[in-house]
Amino acid sequence: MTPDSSNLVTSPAPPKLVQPTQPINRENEPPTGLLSPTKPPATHPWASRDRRRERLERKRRAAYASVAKVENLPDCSTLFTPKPTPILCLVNVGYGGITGVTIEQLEGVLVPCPGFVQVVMNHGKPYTFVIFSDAQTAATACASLHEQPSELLLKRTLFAEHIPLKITSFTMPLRTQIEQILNCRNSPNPIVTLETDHTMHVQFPATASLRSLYERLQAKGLYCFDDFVTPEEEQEILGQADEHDFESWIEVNGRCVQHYGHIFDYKTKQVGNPDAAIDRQFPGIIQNILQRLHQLPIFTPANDSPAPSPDALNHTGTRLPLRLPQLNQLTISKYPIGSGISFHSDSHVSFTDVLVVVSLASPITMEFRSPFYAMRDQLHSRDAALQPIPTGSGGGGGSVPPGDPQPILPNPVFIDLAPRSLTVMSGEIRYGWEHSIRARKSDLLFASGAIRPRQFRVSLTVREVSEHRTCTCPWAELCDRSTETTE
Ligand SMILES: O=C(O)CCC(=O)C(=O)O
Ligand SMILES: [Fe+2]
Repeated sequence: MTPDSSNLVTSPAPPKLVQPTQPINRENEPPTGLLSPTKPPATHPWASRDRRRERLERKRRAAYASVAKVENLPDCSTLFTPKPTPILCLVNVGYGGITGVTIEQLEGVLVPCPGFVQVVMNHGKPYTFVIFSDAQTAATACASLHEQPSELLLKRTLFAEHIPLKITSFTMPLRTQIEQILNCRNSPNPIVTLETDHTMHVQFPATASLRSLYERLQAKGLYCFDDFVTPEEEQEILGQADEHDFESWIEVNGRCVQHYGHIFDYKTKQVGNPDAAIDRQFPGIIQNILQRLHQLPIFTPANDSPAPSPDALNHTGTRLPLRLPQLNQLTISKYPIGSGISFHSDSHVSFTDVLVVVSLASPITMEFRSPFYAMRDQLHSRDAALQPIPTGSGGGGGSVPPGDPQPILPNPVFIDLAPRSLTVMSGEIRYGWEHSIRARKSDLLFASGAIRPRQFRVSLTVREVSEHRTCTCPWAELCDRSTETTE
């Protein structure tokens, strides 16, 4: 994929910073003339509006000056362009810190904007990039966000600017920057070529490198099987999900769920008493589909042995075959467009090792991240960048679990789940990584660079309720044996 050269800016645009601010709307002011005072008294509404304007201007100058300072520039004139491009810079939104915000908070503001694709926060920088599907939607969002206070960000006034696609001015290494912006930092081996005229060409990975990524994930316990459900079965389940009594669906952060076998309590974030099964059996069609799990090569052919105690689980890496669990808890989730599920590790104390997810109705990008590994600063070599490093006490206190030799993986990892596919999470992926579906209206496909609008989706999460109610995994930060950190 090549960046859209029509959007490239060849000469630096005049800085918005030093331009006069948007004209004040004078419509409601009285006409000037002999009868109107030349200067309004301090108590006049104009005065308070002018004071607001001055305050805004001060904030604006401070925000732009701080970006210029970290970028070692006299001002922001080379960083921004008045010509719409698909990438916005939120000048005064940085990650963490006292005034920092999280990606999730920011997505809350951006998800309603048509064309919003992704937030790219820059650690240690006061600004954030936001990618839109095209320059037009970015311009519309820019107009609605710029200089407006955001309720979701504690009334902070946002300053938004377009950045040229030929990003040569920000101090972050150019290649790193482009990789982040195109989201390919998380895909295996994108090839970014920098031409002498500073234009970039990004080639997305070949199938071979994708395959190697899946192989590395399998070693950590993630398995995906396409076409596990037939189109007829899919239609039948979707039809039944539609027919169910609406009131029996519980709304959880924008998605709707129904439980079978056991109730999952979203307050305690655990299953209640494991002996207290509810009188709602799995629908017959779902029972039939789950029968086919026996045929998957990852499971022992027929294994009636009881669940191993958590201590006996092979948490680091997964040794096949897996024990096929007695799946007795089903959650059916309906995801309206734009909804998702935040990062979580399914309750360690409530459920046993193997989690099963069936995807229906539309594809989705699922994200996996591990707090135990951080990306190295991608200054020199891509290979070096993919070496996980312990985050140490600052990053959640984690350390690379013992027995994990060289778990080279991007972090986070984006996995596309096809409709009618089956996903199995076990071992390290289940206990030592978190997964999420971002609440947004489209996904950026790293393999092709295409933007795929979201559609209504249904999933079946099937798990075995643990009798042990305890866990001794080495990933204490993600484990709810003492704290509740799960969804
Ligand atoms: O909807 C999905 O695909 C995943 C749901 C999930 O992670 C969960 O129910 O714990
Ligand atoms: Fe989950």
